Amino acid sequence: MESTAPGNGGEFPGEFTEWMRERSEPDFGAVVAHPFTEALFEGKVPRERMRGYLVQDYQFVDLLLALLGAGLARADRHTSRLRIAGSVAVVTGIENDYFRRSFDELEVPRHEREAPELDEATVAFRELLRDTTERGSYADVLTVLTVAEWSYLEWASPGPERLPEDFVQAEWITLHNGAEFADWVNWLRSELDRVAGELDERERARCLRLFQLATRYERDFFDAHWQ
Ligand SMILES: Cc1ncc(CN)c(N)n1
Repeated sequence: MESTAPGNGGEFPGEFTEWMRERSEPDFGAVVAHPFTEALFEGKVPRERMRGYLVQDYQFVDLLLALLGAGLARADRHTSRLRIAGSVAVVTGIENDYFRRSFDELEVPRHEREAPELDEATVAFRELLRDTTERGSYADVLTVLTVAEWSYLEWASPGPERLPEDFVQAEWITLHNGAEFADWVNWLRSELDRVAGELDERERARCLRLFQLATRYERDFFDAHWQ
């Protein structure tokens, strides 16, 4: 696998995000067409699996929020900060409300909402998020955010013919395939493509490694709730 990015700074030939995605196969494709999300489209994720997945995901989302904070701090322009702040509002607003209603429906007690025992896949992903939040450049932060959001848009966007009746499954799809979420993902990608133009070869190679690792962790996260 080619691991170093072409060019020595200046314009990146083509889309940097597409270039990284191509080099993150077969993991990226495995996330986009995962048996977990296929079952979700049919409303057939067993209640206990959905419950376990959402409990772990809430712990992921917490550090994703911290990563958005790092993006806010490190962005190089005001318009970018405004866009990231819009996503913070979604995660803390409708998304948090979804988790609260789903946890009520699935009878998740308080200690499991706030401090559950973490799966191995959650621990690994949280370490990557924490490390990128503490030490990553703006491009690194955008890279990890892009994997997390783009891979979710991609699995969710075909959408099922009919949404599951169970709101817990139905809204997990609609949270990730609406026009607003697609706009956010498109912005993230174009922002990273823009910022990549200023990176040198070493920095681009580092983004690629992060992209590949985050994609692997997304795959492991779904696998942990399906195998
Ligand atoms: C593991 C994971 N990856 C991505 C997302 C989409 N924000 C999420 N909720 N959970």
